[in-house]
Amino acid sequence: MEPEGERGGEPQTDRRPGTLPRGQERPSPGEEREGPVEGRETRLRVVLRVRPLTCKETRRGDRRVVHSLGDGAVHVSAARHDATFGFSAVFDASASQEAVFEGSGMRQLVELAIDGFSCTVFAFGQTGSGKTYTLMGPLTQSETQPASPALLGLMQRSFACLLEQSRSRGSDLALSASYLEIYNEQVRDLLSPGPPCALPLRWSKTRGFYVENQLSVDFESLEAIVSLLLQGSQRRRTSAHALNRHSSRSHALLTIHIRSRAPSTCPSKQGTLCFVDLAGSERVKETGSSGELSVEANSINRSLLALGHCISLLAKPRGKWTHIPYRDSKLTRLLARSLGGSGITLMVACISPSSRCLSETLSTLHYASRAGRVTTRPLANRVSREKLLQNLEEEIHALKLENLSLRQQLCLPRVPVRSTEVPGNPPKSCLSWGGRYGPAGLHHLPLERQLPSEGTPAWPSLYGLLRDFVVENEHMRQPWLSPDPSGDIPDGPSHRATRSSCDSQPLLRSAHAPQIPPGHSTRLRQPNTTSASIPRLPKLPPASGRSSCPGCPQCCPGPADATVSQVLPVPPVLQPAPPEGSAGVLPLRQEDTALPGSHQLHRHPQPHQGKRSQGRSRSLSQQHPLPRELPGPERGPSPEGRVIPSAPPWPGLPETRAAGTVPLLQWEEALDWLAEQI
Ligand SMILES: Nc1ncnc2c1ncn2[C@@H]1O[C@H](COP(=O)(O)OP(=O)(O)OP(=O)(O)O)[C@@H](O)[C@H]1O
Repeated sequence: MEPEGERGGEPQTDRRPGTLPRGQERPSPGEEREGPVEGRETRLRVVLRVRPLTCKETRRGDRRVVHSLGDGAVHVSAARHDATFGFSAVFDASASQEAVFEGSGMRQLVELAIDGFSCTVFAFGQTGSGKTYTLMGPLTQSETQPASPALLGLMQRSFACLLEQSRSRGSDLALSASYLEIYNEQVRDLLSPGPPCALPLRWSKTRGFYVENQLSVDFESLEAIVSLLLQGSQRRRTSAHALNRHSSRSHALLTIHIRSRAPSTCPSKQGTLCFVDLAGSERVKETGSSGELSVEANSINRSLLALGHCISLLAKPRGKWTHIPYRDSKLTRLLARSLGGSGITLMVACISPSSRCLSETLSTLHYASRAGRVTTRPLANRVSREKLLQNLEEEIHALKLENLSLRQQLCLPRVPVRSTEVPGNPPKSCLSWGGRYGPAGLHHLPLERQLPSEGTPAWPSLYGLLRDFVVENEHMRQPWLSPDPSGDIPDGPSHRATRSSCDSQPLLRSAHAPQIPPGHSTRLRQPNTTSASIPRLPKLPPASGRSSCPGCPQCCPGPADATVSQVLPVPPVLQPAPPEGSAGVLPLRQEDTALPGSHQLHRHPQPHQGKRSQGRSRSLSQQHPLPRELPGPERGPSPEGRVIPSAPPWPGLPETRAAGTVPLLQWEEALDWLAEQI
């Protein structure tokens, strides 16, 4: 079934069915064909999907009260209600999933995301109206069988389109995904293993609202991203009620981050494609919800009300509103950019044709009509070479601090400064540890000088370094995670970055082996040593008397959105340094400690897998105490008073520390860095 038109319109009540709404300021068909223009006010595109009557509704003898009129118009007729609405496209009960994908403008949205725009598609409507079906289709046919390809939803089709576009344009794209849900006003990561944990939602001038400590997973194939979708969706909160046996009890947001990684592409484009599956509005009386279900329903309805309120205000001409209450709910905060900012948004309104759902259907149609008047000013996200460098520098700096801190806590040696080291010519150990520019080499040469002239591929080295830090730090934080005997970095979706500190699972184990589909290339690090054989990292001291987790209700009751000042680190009291020549908490046998992931990273250069959000950088400093100078002879500052980045392959056998060979972080510098972060 093809889309029925390219129009949109306010409801025209008591109009003759068959005529289109008129007199509305909305994009002309030509304007829609042309698509959004950067910097120019662009309306949200709203399409309508009417699902078929369910077996239950048919058995009950429900009447169809929604009729498609063609040309993007839909007519609702019931005893006391008679109204026509217009949208960019209307898909009736016979429309296939493919027709919805092709007719909704989804393909164009994917292309815009590749071009660096922040694109969002969100499905909304009453509970049981087909939102999840439209976005994902049925995820499985049965326990063992995947869903039929014809039923795949907008998400899977977009993933395929994205990968196809990436290949056909010959563009080298780095792709990663994050997936979260808002459940009872708590933001939770759906890709993090372990029990759900609330993540803090923060705001910054440059980024707007963002979720801190969110896990982001790199992927390169359709199987990998579909597998992530499946994993996340299985974690999402669902329950059964009278109107839907698998009702989503949370709003879910899956975001694909698209970054062009061609070294010559500067400024680099960084687009996003976000799929929002809103929980359905519901009348508790009709769904029969009670207890926990009714608490969830209240929370869902409240956040949808806040969204509706924002949309109503935004639908007024610019200048007629001064303040949009995005802060009223987590949902509106996260959608702020898509609704009123610089993003490009497609809304899919889902309704049931049943006479029993009439009032909810009318409410959705009014809501959707209003949304059609909301405008944004799309702006592509282009990151200049300088900005990219600065971001990398900040991240690497934060990781170095964490690395130092972790090494101190584990009484591991740091890299000695050798007189033979020449700037820009890192020693062999560093080459093998950190790729072309090992950390020690990096330290000696200012970051910007390590970038070759434009057009030559320096980025992979920097990203490789960043990735190496992430991996080593993760291992030190999760020392019971044992290495992959092969020493390889998993080459499937690599779980990167931003994690809540209360997530006790190792980063690399979070690749969820059993759920990776057959044929997928992910390899996992299997534990092959016992926790006793590897030193356990002492629990990190709480920041300001709080748990190191900034928002988890399990470890820190209180508002999740703690202000930055509440979670700033307090310098810890470090364990005393081990006596000279001793191994501290070690000794360890060489085979216990070999962590090939460190020293063989260069065999699998995956330059972009180390990218982490700014939130992570800051959180690192929040979660891990800054190192402080230790008493003892080795306490002398580094020759240049700078951070000496971390060491040869971790953990290795601890070296005897010779006086003066282990430069330490200057406390003033750490404070400067902190001030910068704040
Ligand atoms: N276009 C469609 N064709 C066939 N079946 C559909 C269609 N849309 C929805 N359904 C079926 O209707 C039921 C409810 O759909 P779905 O779970 O997607 O609703 P929802 O709006 O996401 O509900 P909730 O808000 O409660 O999560 C499912 O059984 C689904 O398979």
